[in-house]
Amino acid sequence: MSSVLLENITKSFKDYQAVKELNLEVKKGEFFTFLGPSGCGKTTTLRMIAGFYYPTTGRVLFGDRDMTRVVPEKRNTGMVFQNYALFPHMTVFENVAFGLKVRRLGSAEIKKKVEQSLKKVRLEAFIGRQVSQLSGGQQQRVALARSLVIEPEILLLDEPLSNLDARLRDEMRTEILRLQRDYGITTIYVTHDQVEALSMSDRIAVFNFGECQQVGTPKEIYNEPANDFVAAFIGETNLIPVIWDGKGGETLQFSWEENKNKKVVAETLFSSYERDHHLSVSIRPEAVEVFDEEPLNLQNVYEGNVELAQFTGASVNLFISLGEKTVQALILNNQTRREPQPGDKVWVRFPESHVRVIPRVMNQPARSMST
Ligand SMILES: Nc1ncnc2c1ncn2[C@@H]1O[C@H](COP(=O)(O)OP(=O)(O)OP(=O)(O)O)[C@@H](O)[C@H]1O
Repeated sequence: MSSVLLENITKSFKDYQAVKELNLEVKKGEFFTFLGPSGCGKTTTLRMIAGFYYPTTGRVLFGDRDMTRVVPEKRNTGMVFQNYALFPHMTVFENVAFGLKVRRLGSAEIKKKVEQSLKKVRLEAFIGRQVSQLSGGQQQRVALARSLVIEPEILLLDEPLSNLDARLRDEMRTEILRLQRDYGITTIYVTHDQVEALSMSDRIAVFNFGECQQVGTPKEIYNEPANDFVAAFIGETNLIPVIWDGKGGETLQFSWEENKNKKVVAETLFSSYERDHHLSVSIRPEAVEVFDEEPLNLQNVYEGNVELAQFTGASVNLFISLGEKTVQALILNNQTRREPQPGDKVWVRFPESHVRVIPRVMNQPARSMST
């Protein structure tokens, strides 16, 4: 088991920079996730950790050992891919035993280790089965057993669940977490699925355009997003472009960019924004309060009209037009009260303590699109 340190890593393919000056530390035993949209550099970064790519600049360290230019076979990492990458013409036993044979272990030891690892993934009954006769979920379990049987220092998982249906994905998430805790193995998990990232990880790094936008626990990333990209990528949010009114204190006041008469007040830690800094406020749908009558003596209250009410079982998703902007509010399904209906006039409130003021990086070509 090792920590992984990426020191100022850059990876260029000809004149395209896929990963830009990345600094990250994955702690020993941690379940760490690289999350981001397609093409943002997650897999390239994982491949530099596995040794399939060497960085253009920067260093990769496992503990205090410099692994930057060590070949993959000498890194002692286990890797699981989206498409399983199993040998279809071989049996489950032969697939799992493969890495041990390469390491020239004796046949009795190989048998013992393969049986143990198949037991861990609950596939001991399938040991003699041809891999091509297994379901997708079972194949992914074989892939996991194959990568764990060599007792790697670091487990690397590249979108391992994306070929499975929703129910199996849920089951395998729990399975992977159980194995990771059992082995206590440092694990790096690549996904573009935010639910997977939030529910499995100790910490998450959010990537966009080859850059790491934020590193934090799932709660930190959700509750304190570093910018509008992170806020929008992780869960649902309402983003309103604003301008700081220049007044400080315990709360800060901002004007809506699209209608300067509309104000929003935030209890925020930030107090020294430059006047010309592009900002947005972010408020999560579950934090938006909805009233049938205008609440008095409260701030951040806006009149609106319900455009759409989506019933989802446990909750109702309301889309409410405030004129310049349609906001989303999530209210719990309350069986004793009439819910707002399309066409209803309502008032929404953004509680000051739930309003996040964050830098705007989206739709700013000069900063986020450069390569
Ligand atoms: N071998 C390569 N040669 C040239 N460009 C590459 C190569 N590998 C990756 N890229 C480019 O680098 C960028 C990052 O790719 P990468 O596979 O790391 O993204 P990703 O975040 O893992 O996306 P996905 O979720 O789609 O796999 C992409 O624009 C991709 O086209």
